[in-house]
Amino acid sequence: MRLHRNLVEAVVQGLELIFSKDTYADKAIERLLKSNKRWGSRDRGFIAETCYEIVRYKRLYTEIAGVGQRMTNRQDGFRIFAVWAVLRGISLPDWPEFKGTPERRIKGRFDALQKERVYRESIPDWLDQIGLEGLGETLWEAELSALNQVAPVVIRTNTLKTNPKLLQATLTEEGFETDPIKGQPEALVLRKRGNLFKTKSFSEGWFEVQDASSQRVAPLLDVGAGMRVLDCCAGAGGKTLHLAALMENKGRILATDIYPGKLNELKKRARRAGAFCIEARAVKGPSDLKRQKGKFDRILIDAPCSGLGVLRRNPDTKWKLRPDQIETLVQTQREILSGYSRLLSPGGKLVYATCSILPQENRQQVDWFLDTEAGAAFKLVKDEKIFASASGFDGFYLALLERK
Ligand SMILES: C[S@@+](CC[C@H](N)C(=O)[O-])C[C@H]1O[C@@H](n2cnc3c(N)ncnc32)[C@H](O)[C@@H]1O
Repeated sequence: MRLHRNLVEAVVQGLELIFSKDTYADKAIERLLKSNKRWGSRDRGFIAETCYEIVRYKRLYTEIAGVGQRMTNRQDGFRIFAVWAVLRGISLPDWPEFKGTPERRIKGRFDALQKERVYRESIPDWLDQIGLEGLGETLWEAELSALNQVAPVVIRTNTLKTNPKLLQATLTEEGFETDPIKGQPEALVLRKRGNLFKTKSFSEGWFEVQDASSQRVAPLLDVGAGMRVLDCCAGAGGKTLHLAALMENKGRILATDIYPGKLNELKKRARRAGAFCIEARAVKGPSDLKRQKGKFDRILIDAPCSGLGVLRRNPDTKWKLRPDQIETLVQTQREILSGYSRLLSPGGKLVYATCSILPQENRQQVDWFLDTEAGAAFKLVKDEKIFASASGFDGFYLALLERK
């Protein structure tokens, strides 16, 4: 592989944005890619994938490069890049920035650091401790390794507009080969990454990009046409749209969130998907809906969480998350569970879901809730922990509760 200066410069600029300016990796890469319209899809792929790979292994690469984890100058960026290239067996060009790169030392340090999990898998000490305590060594190591892989691209067929067979055939015509996923009839996984958003199938609303684990949440709620459903952490609506399709657009879904901006995105997606049974409303909390107490047949709580199950998509979570934020999230999840569960009708069903793998955000929250005054009216029907190491998809937790 020959390295092109403008692409390497772009990666270094991306690392500066992410590591020193605290820009989210996806935003930094989006900004970079917009800055040069002449880059083709291969160039764009190189920039995005290299930045993500370096973010994933930031602790390992910065340690080998002998630079601080907060990059302080452009030369640090080139040093980190050089480590990435040497470890991949890519020859470094004869540029001043790479002069004196200690290739043998880099390989030696890499081998030595493989013995230490916090470097091998690149994870902060405090987070490693939490994972170890929550999952035990064998599972935690397997998860860390699985979460450092590149995530497959999975789409969900929008059954309001098409069916999986027709979508698969149309995408093939549009240049995208896909495979079905066993046990998940609406899901298709892409054989090779590419820009799906440019396809006619996408602009016509035939599919949404949604990981296979995430696609398991809405079906668990067991919705039916004509029901009244509350999706109280709806965000940009990935699961709301799935619920609307399962309800065949019949009934009513109230999609709420505390951030109106996310709901605006939901409205756009709902229009494209032809999902008309959704009302999106920004609320401050469950008290804004107190007049609808006991009126919902189904409630989905897709709770805000640490996102540790989706590190493959957002590897910078490892570096942005702080210990006190996990404590705050646990508190918020409890408030959401206690507050919104009161709005469910007797005999109704509630799903609590997170894209975390930590017990304190998952089963321990359900157990806590069942012990509270609000939770005494509920029983746990079933729950499931989905691990990336076992499923090949995102880490998730799902619990189905029923109001007695
Ligand atoms: C996991 S995300 C939701 C993802 C979304 N359901 C989807 O499928 O695309 C959690 C959401 O909870 C929202 N949130 C955060 N704090 C909240 C709170 N106190 N009450 C309700 N929603 C909250 C966030 O804005 C975020 O959109």
